[in-house]
Amino acid sequence: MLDGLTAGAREDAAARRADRPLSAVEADAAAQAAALDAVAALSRADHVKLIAEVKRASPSRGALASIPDPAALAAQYTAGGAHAISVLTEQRRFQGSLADLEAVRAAVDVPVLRKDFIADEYQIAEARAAGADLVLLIVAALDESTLRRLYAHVLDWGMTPLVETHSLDEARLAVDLGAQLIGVNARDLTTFELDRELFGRVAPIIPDNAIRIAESAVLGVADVEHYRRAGADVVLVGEALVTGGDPVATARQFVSVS
Ligand SMILES: O=P(O)(O)OC[C@@H](O)[C@@H](O)c1c[nH]c2ccccc12
Repeated sequence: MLDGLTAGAREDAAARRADRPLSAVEADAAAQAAALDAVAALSRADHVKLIAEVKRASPSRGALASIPDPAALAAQYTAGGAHAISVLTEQRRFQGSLADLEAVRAAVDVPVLRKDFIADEYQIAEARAAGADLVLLIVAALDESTLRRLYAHVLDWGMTPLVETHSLDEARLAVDLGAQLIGVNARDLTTFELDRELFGRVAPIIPDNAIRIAESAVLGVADVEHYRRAGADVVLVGEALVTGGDPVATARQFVSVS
């Protein structure tokens, strides 16, 4: 499944590239204001920090929410205290787009993450051109040399890579890369199974100079507390924010966990 998602995202990027060459996207990227400092925004604090996700659908959960106005939703997230916004830009299974990312960028003043299946430099330039500050790199989706190359490329654009892992070995590789933002996704992107305990097993090998991010499977404040006890500096939450009641109140509840 992960290979299929990555291949699909690459095909879609190749189709966009046929319309708009890399040089044009790079020119747009170079004209952007400098990327925001995501490491500072997400640095360890006496309470949990929140990356709130704009997420319409997923392959494992199907349709979640229509989200006609992603910018308005992101503004609600920040009103509730979110420290960064994640925007799913994958079209086929998550119903996202780069237009969503651009709209969110214009609406908030916190760092914005391009959440997609990134496998080449074109997608990274697109992220910067749309105003992203952070780019997700999924260790399981990339061979090591590609991961290293793309990691350096994200930094070259002044953005911060969020390196997503799903095992101890993947986390060791993220540490070896020098990643400052290391995510542990409770969801296995190959089988879609959830393991809320994985974060607690992986977090201890992430050094204190990196930020530990628990991704997925937060349904309520008890799950945020669970991840916090296991050492999470940051939680990345989608479904609970788009399907729950008031996103402002839900975000506020999550960031009040200490
Ligand atoms: O909706 P949830 O369970 O709160 O999960 C959010 C986020 O962690 C999830 O969307 C995610 C984590 N890693 C990914 C990689 C690709 C697509 C999606 C994801």
